[in-house]
Amino acid sequence: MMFDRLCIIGVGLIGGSVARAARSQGLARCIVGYGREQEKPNLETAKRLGVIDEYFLDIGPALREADGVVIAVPVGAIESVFEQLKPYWSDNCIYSDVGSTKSNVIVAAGRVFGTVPANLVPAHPIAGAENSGVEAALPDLFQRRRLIVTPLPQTEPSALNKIQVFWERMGAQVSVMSADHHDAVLAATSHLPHLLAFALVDMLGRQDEQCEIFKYAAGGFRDFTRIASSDPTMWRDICAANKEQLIPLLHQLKTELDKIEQLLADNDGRRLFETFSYARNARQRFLDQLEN
Ligand SMILES: NC(=O)c1ccc[n+]([C@@H]2O[C@H](COP(=O)([O-])OP(=O)(O)OC[C@H]3O[C@@H](n4cnc5c(N)ncnc54)[C@H](O)[C@@H]3O)[C@@H](O)[C@H]2O)c1
Ligand SMILES: O=C(O)C(=O)C[C@]1(C(=O)O)C=C[C@@H](O)C=C1
Repeated sequence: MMFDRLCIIGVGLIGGSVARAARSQGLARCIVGYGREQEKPNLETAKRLGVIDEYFLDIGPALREADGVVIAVPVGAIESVFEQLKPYWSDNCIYSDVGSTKSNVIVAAGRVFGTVPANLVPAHPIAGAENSGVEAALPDLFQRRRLIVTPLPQTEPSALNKIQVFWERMGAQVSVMSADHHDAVLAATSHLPHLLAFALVDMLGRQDEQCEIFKYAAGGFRDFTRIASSDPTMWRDICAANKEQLIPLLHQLKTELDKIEQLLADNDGRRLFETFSYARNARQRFLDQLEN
């Protein structure tokens, strides 16, 4: 048993999946959830589904005797969660999070605690879905997926090790990198594609209020826009937290789109073909890499 009492703050898709995975792998004796008054129906569901043993709407009782805490709220809410945790912060507990951006979590912890506590291990599972809420939580969500930890020099090695082993037992492959590097990489492969999908559906939806085009949309549209069904709060928070990385990428993308527009205007089929071929081959190399 890795944890005697694990407290999940924000029992949604990811918090719920951590709870389910920890339970199915026997990593925690007791799992409790915390949420605000407005999260009560979701927490009731979590308890009914057996995802958590108990829930609390007050943070103090939720943390009592916890030796592990996983923060799984949208990244814009993490600073306020740190504020709530501060009076109860314990050296006998290890704290971690699952936020999709890491620098802002570290900055928030620094603001609240003065320096980032040694027993806080920032982490991010690169696994998820467009669904949210505890009903969507899965015990095997993290199997064969990556998990990135972004420790600081002061992070306690034993706390870091425990969080790494915790995620490995839930099936994840753990990598260690700096928070800045994490945010640069994820901006390109996760945040930019989400922004693009939201932008495309926003543009098309507003153009065609009768939804005629959506009526005739098939697999291509569905594949490209699946992630535009993701939670708007979560993605507003991610984009705002990582805008320093995202804005330059948006500029690059606009340049690419301008290039393609020009190729079309010039009837330059050869270079259009070259662009598509390069992209197709690059994607194939990415898929091959995933398989190995
Ligand atoms: N969805 C994904 O694909 C994915 C993948 C990896 C990491 N993440 C990260 O995980 C975190 C949670 O995302 P999710 O997909 O599980 O979202 P979710 O909406 O399913 O769950 C978040 C839960 O936190 C609750 N919450 C919000 N503010 C709170 C607060 N101040 N105090 C207590 N509870 C609060 C919400 O009501 C909700 O129940 C986010 O930081 C997100 O960036 C998401
Ligand atoms: O598969 C999806 O639906 C996701 O959005 C998952 C995804 C991603 O971009 O890959 C989204 C955000 C996370 O922080 C990690 C994973």
